[in-house]
Amino acid sequence: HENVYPDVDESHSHAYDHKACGPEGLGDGSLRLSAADIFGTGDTDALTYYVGNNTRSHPREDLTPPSGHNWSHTTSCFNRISSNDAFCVFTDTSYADGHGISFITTAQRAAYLASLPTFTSPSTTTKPNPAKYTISSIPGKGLGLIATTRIPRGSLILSSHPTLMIDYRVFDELLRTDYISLEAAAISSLPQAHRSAFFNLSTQSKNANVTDGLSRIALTDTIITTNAFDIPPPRPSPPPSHPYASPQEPGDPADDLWYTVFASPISRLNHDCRPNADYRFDWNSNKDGPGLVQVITAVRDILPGEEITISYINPLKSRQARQKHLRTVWGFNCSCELCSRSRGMVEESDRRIRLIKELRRLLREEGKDDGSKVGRGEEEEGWMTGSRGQGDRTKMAESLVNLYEMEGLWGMIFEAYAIAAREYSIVGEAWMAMKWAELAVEFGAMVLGEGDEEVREMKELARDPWGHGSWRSRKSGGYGEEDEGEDWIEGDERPECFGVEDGSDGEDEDEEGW
Ligand SMILES: C[S@@+](CC[C@H](N)C(=O)[O-])C[C@H]1O[C@@H](n2cnc3c(N)ncnc32)[C@H](O)[C@@H]1O
Repeated sequence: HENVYPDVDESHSHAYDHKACGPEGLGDGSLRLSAADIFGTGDTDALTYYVGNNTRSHPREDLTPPSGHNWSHTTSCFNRISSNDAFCVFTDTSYADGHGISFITTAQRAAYLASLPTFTSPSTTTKPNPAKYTISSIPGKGLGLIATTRIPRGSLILSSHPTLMIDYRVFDELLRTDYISLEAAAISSLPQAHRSAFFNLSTQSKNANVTDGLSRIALTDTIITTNAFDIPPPRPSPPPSHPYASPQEPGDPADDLWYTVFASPISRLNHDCRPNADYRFDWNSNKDGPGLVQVITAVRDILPGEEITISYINPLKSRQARQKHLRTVWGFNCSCELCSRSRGMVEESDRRIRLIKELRRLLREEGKDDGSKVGRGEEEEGWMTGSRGQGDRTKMAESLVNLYEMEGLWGMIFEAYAIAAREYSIVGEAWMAMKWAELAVEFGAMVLGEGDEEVREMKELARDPWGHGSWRSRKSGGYGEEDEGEDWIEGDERPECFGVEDGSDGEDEDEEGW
């Protein structure tokens, strides 16, 4: 579908063509779209709906978007009648060497974003991606990415700047008509090449396979919903004094999510229930990019000619649940390799998924190793935990690792390795804890980034299990509890050094150990 939606003829666009809006600006080079501009699009349906239903949000012409950054374009803001959080568009057309970027958020968060190094140190752009893929037509899927070279596990496939980032609160706070108008204004403010790339993206969502006759606003919204990613807020959270984490911000963590769309090959990645690649959003600069970029990494070796895929959904669902979700939310029937297997194979896979969920639950519940919480359904799966002790928990953790491996859940296996590492640390088996922690670091860095808190914790565990908070922690307590002697499980002592100090050849220890 690369060229199904040809470049939009800008000559027909008045309201969204910022050059036509007149010098109603914020300062040098800044133009501001008013509410009238936003609705002056010929989209009478939207306007009628807006006027007739506007009990929830309203435009705020009076608001002055923030100083501190020279945004090329801003719009009028909208906010909920009952709230003071006004959402506006903030566009910087010169961002990333003229690539441009738009945000829909509050003035406070826009100021935070503009303070990130990717804005303040303009030399930082994404690294040029070596051509590891080509964009081709894939039967039944539209366009997709095909590997042109062998891509080893863990390597960067591509990284991209977002086109548009929408503060998730917008969807709760504003009337739909208002936020889709802001979306259209945000895209219209981008540099023309970028705008054209956006309008070339897929519209094959459940809402619209037919785009003829869609207004610019509706087309923009369809493209966004077909191609957007959810991304979590920056981790670890900034200190509370920072405007982004100010006490006025809502407490629900879901409110901190962002909805992000990329007019780049990233938006051409198709879904697979057992994908060979995964994505993460790097807020901060690192070896893979300048920060504020989406990074796609291979989670297993990819061979030339293979399609590069990601999962659009939580893969820990049965085939029936996955297919239903993809059909209702994304509008396509999934025919990936896993979904297309024989009935027996699918049942085996579904059973493994149930076991994974159950093991995760049991292993995450610290100290609940007496089986008292295990219900009938789980017992039927064979996890009779009545007499389970700490030793069984390490076996359960290893079973969890095996199940992830059998299922090919390479983008999620980090958590199984981390669980196994902690369980072995809890019982004081240093070498096993280190082995699993090292794997957790390798796989965690791919999907979460090296700076992630849990990846750093695993690095510490791999380096010094004896110093980790979980080391020999009591079976009924949490990590980091004091050693009180008798409830400890026997395990390795912290070595003074890794050689034999007493001059013996170490045979005794070896014999004991084996
Ligand atoms: C983000 S786009 C992916 C790129 C898209 N194929 C294109 O041509 O630009 C998402 C859309 O691609 C299609 N798609 C993605 N994965 C698919 C799959 N496994 N099977 C069928 N269609 C798929 C669906 O139409 C979906 O709404």
